[in-house]
Amino acid sequence: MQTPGQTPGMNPPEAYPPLRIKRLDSGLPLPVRAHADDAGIDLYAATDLELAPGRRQLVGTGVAIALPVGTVGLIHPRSGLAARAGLSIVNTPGTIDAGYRGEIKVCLINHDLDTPITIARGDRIAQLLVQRVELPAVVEVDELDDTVRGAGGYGSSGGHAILSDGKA
Ligand SMILES: O=c1ccn([C@H]2C[C@H](O)[C@@H](COP(=O)(O)OP(=O)(O)OP(=O)(O)O)O2)c(=O)[nH]1
Ligand SMILES: [Mg+2]
Repeated sequence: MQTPGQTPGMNPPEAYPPLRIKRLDSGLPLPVRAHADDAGIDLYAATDLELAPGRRQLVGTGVAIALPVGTVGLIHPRSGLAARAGLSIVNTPGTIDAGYRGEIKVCLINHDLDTPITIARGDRIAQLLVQRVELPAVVEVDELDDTVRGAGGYGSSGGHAILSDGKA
């Protein structure tokens, strides 16, 4: 079935259980996707705040959720605010555990070097993605299987930029 705001021909699987959201602040709207087929559900700031350049602040969103076990909520920045103002999230993406029932909070940071960012209560400051996640038991072993990569990492395959001091 086509829902309003959904791209024609892009029908989401019917199998997903609905995400249960509890509003802790009835003065804010229920968070929704801007378009029905968006990955992210936009989250609102519950308070006004001003972030000086380089400063960070934990901001409430006025909602709590009950994620199904085997899923994780990921709190991502919004790209428009990132590009226009330098707004991001310190611990991006934030991890919301399935068992967490407290208010979702966002640790915002102003990456702009010069200009403060003013946020008003009700502004959409971040987005919540729900993804499936594996929950394997942790087992200690003495040996790991061999691979071509082995312990190589951190640029071992090349192709990275040369730093201005000439170091690779
Ligand atoms: O951006 C975030 C990240 C986390 N949380 C909440 C939900 C999450 O389930 C809980 C714990 O997050 P995390 O495991 O990342 O933090 P921690 O420092 O390991 O705390 P804890 O010891 O409570 O797990 O905090 C948020 O509200 N927003
Ligand atoms: Mg933790």
